[in-house]
Order: sequence, then structure tokens, then C-alpha cells
Amino acid sequence: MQDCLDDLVLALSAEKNRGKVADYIPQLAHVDPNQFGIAVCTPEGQMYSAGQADTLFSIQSISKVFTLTMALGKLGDGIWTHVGREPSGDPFNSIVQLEHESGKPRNPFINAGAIAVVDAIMMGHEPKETLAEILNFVRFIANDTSICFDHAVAASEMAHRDRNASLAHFMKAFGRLRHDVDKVLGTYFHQCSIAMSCEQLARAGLFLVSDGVNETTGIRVVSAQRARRINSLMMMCGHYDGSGEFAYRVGLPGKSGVGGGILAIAPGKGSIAVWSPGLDVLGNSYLGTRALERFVQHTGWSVFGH
Ligand SMILES: NC(=O)CC[C@H](N)C(=O)O
Repeated sequence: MQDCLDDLVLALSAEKNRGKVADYIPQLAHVDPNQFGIAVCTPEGQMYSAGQADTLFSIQSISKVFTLTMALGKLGDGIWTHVGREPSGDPFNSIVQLEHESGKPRNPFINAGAIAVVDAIMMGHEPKETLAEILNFVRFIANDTSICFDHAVAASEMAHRDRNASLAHFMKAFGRLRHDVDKVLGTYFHQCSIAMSCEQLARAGLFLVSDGVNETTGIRVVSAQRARRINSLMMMCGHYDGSGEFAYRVGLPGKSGVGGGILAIAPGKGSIAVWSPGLDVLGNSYLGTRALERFVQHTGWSVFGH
């Protein structure tokens, strides 16, 4: 495994095309695109990594997997009255379906869906309380209390929130959000700003590898059925309108973020986190996707085999 990751880093360092760093969040525009990290954690907690696997980056939309998990814990199937579970085939920040579908987002991983999920888990609480809960949950699943928000990234998104604010106000107009739009957005932007390394992220994914149990701590995070369902959603919706392409190339449940990270789950085999800040036109990590494609070719870890 270690040789496989070292070879990957070597092969990808020669790659000239690295995509483009997200610049609609000014704080992310400063990130050096020539960085790459990968970490693989086995169900028993054995960690293999290469490149900049302990450098912190903004997990952005990968956080949507964690808030969905929390929402399912709090509301159970009730969450599906707030958000759907079908692929959207549209960009992550698209507004078009909301009008046709009376303000109900297609799935929890597009921005509108994640905003609806965070509104649902706020349940009358102040943003501070919800944020403490989100951070505690991420620290718990990653078994790492050092994980924090990056307040500069959250503030940068809040200052440039027009697009997400449009989605939120549109949903609110349909009676879909219970809380004040700016409070929901502030919470959402902080959740997206969580800074983690590939190694921390790979650990956080372990409960999805082993039927809902983090085998390294022995703690059941969700039921086996729930883990399977979250993985299904990641496979179908985790890369927005690039989900089909990701399934074609990689064949694993995966969730991307505009910080350039991808968390991929190989059920029963391991949790894989990659990071390369340059994005393709759909907002998914360019080199990260290619790294995972090579990784599954080498290991046969795709859920569809070699
Ligand atoms: N795809 C993403 O990672 C998007 C998350 C980002 N915080 C946004 O709302 O635009």
C-alpha cells in the first residue's frame, strides 16, 4: 500500500494540468495549487499516506456528509421532508430546480440541500450551539480533538454570500427554512470552513467503511443500514453534476469539496482522502479524481471490482 501511494505521488507530480483553485471564496484563492496529499486508513486504523497528507485544508462540501449524518440522527427519515435524495445533474450552486420543485432541494449535497439540512439540525438553537455540536461530532468521528473551524474562510464566504443567500432566501420564500437566513448561512459557512488534513479526514470516514462502526474505537456511529444509505447518496450525488463521471472513473462513494479534497469510501476495505486544490470545471478536485482513479485501478477497491 505504501509503495502504491508513493508511486501515485511521483506520477502525479509530473502532471501539468492541475485545474483551477476556487476563487469565488477569496480566502481559498490564495492556496498554492501545487500541493497534493493522500491518506488511506484501513478499518483497523492502519494509516498509509504520501505527499502533504498532514497539511490542513478547507474541507468545504465534504462537511455535508457529516451534517447529513447528524441530521439523520436527530430527525431520522424526517429529514427527507426537508431535502430529496436524487442526483440533481446540475451544478452545486444551481437554483433552477428549486423553482420547479417548490423550494425542496434535490439532495443533501448540493448547496441548497446542505443549507436545508443545517436549518433542520439547528432546531431552534443559536448558531453557536449548533456549531459546537457539528465540531464535536467531527472531532468524535475522527477521534481527534484538535480539529477546528477556519474563521477567516467562513468570514470570507459570508462576505461573498450572494449566491448562497439567493438559494436560502428562495427556499425561505417557499416556507422551507425555519431560521433567519443569515444565521443559517453563518452556520453553513462555518461547517464548510472546518480545516482537516487527509489523515484526519480518512479517519473521520472510517464509520462508513465498517457498516457504521468505527472499529478503531469500537464505537457504533450509525446503524449498518444508515451507513449503506449515506454511501449510496455519496455515490449518486457526492460530485454534483460530475457524480456520473466520478462513478465511471472511480466507482466508490465519494464526496468532494471546493477546497480540493475528496473523501472516498471503499466499504470493508478503507477510507481514502485526497487533496489537490485545483478543480475541474464542475468544482471537483482535478488531480484528486485522477489519483483515486489510479488508486482503484491498482488496488481493485472500486465497489465494482477491477
Ligand atoms: N462545492 C463546495 O464545496 C461548495 C461549498 C461552499 N462553501 C459553497 O457554499 O459554495
